[in-house]
Amino acid sequence: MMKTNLKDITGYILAGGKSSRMGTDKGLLLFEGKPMIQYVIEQMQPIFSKVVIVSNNPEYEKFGFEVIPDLIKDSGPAGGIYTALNHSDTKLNFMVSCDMPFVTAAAIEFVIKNSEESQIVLLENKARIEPLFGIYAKDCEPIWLELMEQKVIKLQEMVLRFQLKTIPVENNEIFATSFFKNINTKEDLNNALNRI
Ligand SMILES: Nc1nc2c(ncn2[C@@H]2O[C@H](COP(=O)(O)OP(=O)(O)OP(=O)(O)O)[C@@H](O)[C@H]2O)c(=O)[nH]1
Repeated sequence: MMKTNLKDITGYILAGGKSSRMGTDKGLLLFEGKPMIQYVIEQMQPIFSKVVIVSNNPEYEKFGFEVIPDLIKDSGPAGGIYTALNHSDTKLNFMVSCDMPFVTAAAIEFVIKNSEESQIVLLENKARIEPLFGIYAKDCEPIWLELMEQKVIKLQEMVLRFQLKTIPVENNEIFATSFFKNINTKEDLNNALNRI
């Protein structure tokens, strides 16, 4: 098996959501004094030679990375992933949601190390596939678009239409209990702050 070259993977951070539950743009929201997206950026930056933020909000340009607007708007993260796939000029792409402040570089490297020649590589946590942290091959793009045109935009359904590899993470210490915690509401934010 060929070793995956990190140079051949682009990192994409999805930050184009409505944040309706939070009421304010989640990625920019301060968490322990730092914008939530900054935690994700800091873990991705040392790994990937290129990191791109997918968002319609130009305020994200202040982080110093390319910001690209959604090509398909108002379709949730599916539109963000499509935009990333369309933009990418690498075979593989690592997608991360901007509202996962507990992601680590070790976790990203674990997924890459355990990836094989699949179109999508994701983690499976307690029988739930986590679609917003993992690898998507550029060649998913045409079928991804077709699915969206058919109004299939639920990530959990979409990923099953591809060659998907899932990696179970139970009992893996890289994925501490809060790893998959994403921060959707003010209550999530308070709970996460109290746990630190
Ligand atoms: N680029 C892009 N990213 C999105 C879009 N919708 C959601 N995301 C991102 O996908 C991740 C998960 O989003 P959700 O929490 O499900 O949705 P949200 O719109 O951010 O928040 P809610 O309105 O509270 O559901 C977050 O990182 C969002 O920024 C979208 O339309 N475009």
